[in-house]
Amino acid sequence: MQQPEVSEVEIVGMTTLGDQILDKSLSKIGGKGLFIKELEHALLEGRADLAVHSGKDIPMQLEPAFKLLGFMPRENPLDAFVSNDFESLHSLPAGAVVGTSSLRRQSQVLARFPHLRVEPLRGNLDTRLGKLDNGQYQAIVLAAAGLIRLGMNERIRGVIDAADMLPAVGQGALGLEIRAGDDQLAEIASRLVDPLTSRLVGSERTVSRELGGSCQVPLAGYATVVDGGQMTLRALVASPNGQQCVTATAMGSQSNWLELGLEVVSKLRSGGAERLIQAALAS
Ligand SMILES: NCc1[nH]cc(CCC(=O)O)c1CC(=O)O
Repeated sequence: MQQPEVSEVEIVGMTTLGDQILDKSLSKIGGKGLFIKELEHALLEGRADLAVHSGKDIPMQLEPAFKLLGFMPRENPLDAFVSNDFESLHSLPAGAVVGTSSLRRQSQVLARFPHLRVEPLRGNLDTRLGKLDNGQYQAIVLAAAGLIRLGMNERIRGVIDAADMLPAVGQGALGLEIRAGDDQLAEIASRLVDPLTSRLVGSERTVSRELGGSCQVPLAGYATVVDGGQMTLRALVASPNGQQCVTATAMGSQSNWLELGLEVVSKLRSGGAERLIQAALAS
């Protein structure tokens, strides 16, 4: 049987509300799907057939009109330490100011390095780097993948080890979304999907889905393949000031990615994650 073919692909560039709101902290604006709504409208109106999103911007539950096909091969999933004067979080002196508006990054910096200060930092990548270069911060933390994709690798002083900072669920992976029921496109676009990345990110997303993760909650989840082809999933829920922190790990076969996600959720719950999440949402 002949496979459906695509002879021409047109890129429809779009800016999302999440990209436009640069002055307020994401954790304050909230709202699920801030970075994907415009692309979903284009899908519904037929202006586009395939939407490509940053994995960490995709809500855990899509509207029934849409289908998440899977994820493309992952770029570096970790966070990057960016600074003009220092090598790493470990070498920052007491009182040094780290810029980030991510509750996940803030809580982990403060948990691991309580002698540091965290100050809000929003804006597009150039604005954020400009504020660092102005001397408003001694260092800032950004997704390594964002810098790499925009050709700014040289700004990465070091990738932050997962032991110091677990990345966001889906960070560094691009997710592919289509209209539900568009079977022919599903078949064509499925060839872009990386099954391994999709299992790893699927496992991470299970944690966020079950616990109601959002930008208002300091939550991290990171799955990797370990020796022998097994996978491991690590996740964390913390208080914004980093003083309380629950972590959990599970390891098993890749085909059990969903079960591993649920195992981590149940461990996080036993450790008091729900209480931390309720507190973060109420503040
Ligand atoms: N929250 C915004 C966002 N969504 C995806 C990325 C970076 C690229 C990626 O993770 O794929 C960023 C910026 C950042 O966190 O520094």
